[in-house]
Amino acid sequence: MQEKLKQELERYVIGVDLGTSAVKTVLVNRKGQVAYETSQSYPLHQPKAGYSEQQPEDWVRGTLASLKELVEKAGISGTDAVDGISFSGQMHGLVLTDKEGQVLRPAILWNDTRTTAQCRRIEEQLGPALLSIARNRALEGFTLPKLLWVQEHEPDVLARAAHFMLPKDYVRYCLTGELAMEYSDAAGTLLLDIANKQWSEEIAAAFDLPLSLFPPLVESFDQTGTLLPEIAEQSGLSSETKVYAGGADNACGAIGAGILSEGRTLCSIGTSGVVLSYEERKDIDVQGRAHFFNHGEQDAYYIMGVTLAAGYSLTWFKDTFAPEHSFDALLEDVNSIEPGSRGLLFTPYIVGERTPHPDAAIRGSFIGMDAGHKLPHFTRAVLEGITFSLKESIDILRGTGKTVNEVISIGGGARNETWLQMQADIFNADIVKLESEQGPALGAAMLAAYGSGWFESLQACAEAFLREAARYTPNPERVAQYEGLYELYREVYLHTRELSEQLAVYR
Ligand SMILES: Nc1ncnc2c1ncn2[C@@H]1O[C@H](COP(=O)(O)OP(=O)(O)O)[C@@H](O)[C@H]1O
Ligand SMILES: O=C(CO)[C@@H](O)[C@H](O)COP(=O)(O)O
Repeated sequence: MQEKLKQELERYVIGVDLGTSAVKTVLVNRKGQVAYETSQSYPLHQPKAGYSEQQPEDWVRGTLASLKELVEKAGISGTDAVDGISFSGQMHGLVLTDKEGQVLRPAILWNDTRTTAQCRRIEEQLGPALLSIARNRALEGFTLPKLLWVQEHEPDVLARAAHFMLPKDYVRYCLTGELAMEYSDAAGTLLLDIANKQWSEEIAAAFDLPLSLFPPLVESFDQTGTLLPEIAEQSGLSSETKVYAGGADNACGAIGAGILSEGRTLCSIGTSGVVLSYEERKDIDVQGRAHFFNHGEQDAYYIMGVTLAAGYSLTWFKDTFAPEHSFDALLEDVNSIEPGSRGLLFTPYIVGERTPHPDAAIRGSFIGMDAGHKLPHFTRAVLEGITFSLKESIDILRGTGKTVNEVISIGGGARNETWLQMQADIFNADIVKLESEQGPALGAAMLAAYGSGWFESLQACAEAFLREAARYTPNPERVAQYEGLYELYREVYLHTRELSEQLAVYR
């Protein structure tokens, strides 16, 4: 009996999270425990202001190195201990390949803002069809504006393109030789008919994009091949290892946090910040105020608001003004400061914003600087400003009729207790931290676990894998203080919008 249990536990799935700064891989057993994890970073290129690119080959190299290290660490090389692999990926990035599968230009990423003119063209040409089909506004980060930029600026590249892919789909293609895109990531292209789950011929035709460019659509938990023999050899995995499609990083983050039923809400503070809520109504109309995407669970959706620079604002602040500090040292004193940081407000618009202000030109500010302010006041103001920005997304969710009284918090921002309590006080909701902080990588592993038949549903997998570690409840006095401060915070955008536009020429 003991031996049987041991053998069962020694079956694994692998989750690969293809992030913006690094690829992270996790080996997960049948109890949902992360047995081993590895990570490999790769560079981000900014050849011009507003440009953000990566080399797809770097992702593939990083993924293979990370898998090899994982397999070696776990001592499972040459065995068939892994039942499946799946992927989570940074969304929206454009990869163009020719008919041999060769990459035609560097990938243009989600945080690249060169496409404002193409966004205006999409709005003008599609009018209300954009919101009724693609269910989202035209934002610089999304994939269609990037395709149009290539069409206008590098027509020979587009002419040679056989397919467009999203980041994790390209990596999966290199690992398996099979071309596929799943709904949760396809939703972020502006080319998917979200409710009907098919490529929109109307949108493609409006911009002369041949449908042959578009990969076949699959579900997140569908099998999309097995590892190619040379990949199996390089990674130490078996060539029989099944590969499952995976999902957008936010869909996977949601799966990894158990956001799999109505009323469940997630707050993720990584480089960007995301607030998202499960949605089963495919016809709900959020009027483009937030993103509306297909979930990794079949026929489910989520509504999401994005703060472009959440953790990135804190990282920028630390690197610029306190590079000698670790995050923990920088945040050590903020708890001794009262809400409002003694009259100092920060807006986290340092690379522009998405929700609730789709505005690539806006920039951040500190308002109310006083000679008495010291480093901890500024640090607290940065945390408060990021959290106020995420609260604007919570308000949009509440505006759709959702009750948000409990939020699962993940990402780097969930590592600090003061910040977790601040989220509870600003959102006026319980904040829950889970035992595992793996987020999207764990969500990807869960897709492989469900795809391999370990569980009868993703929900059942979440029940078996996820456990609450801590809960932070709102302090009524602080909730009231933050309500007043939040109203002031919301004014700052209105007063700095034009100034930011005028300052843009000096940037
Ligand atoms: N100890 C910490 N306390 C609070 N925030 C932290 C801490 N360590 C990192 N962070 C924040 O978390 C962010 C990184 O989070 P992570 O979830 O790893 O992001 P990503 O997956 O986007 O790379 C950083 O930008 C930083 O602001
Ligand atoms: O653009 C979006 C969502 O719409 C981003 O959330 C990206 O999907 C990447 O995020 P990180 O996990 O790298 O912060």
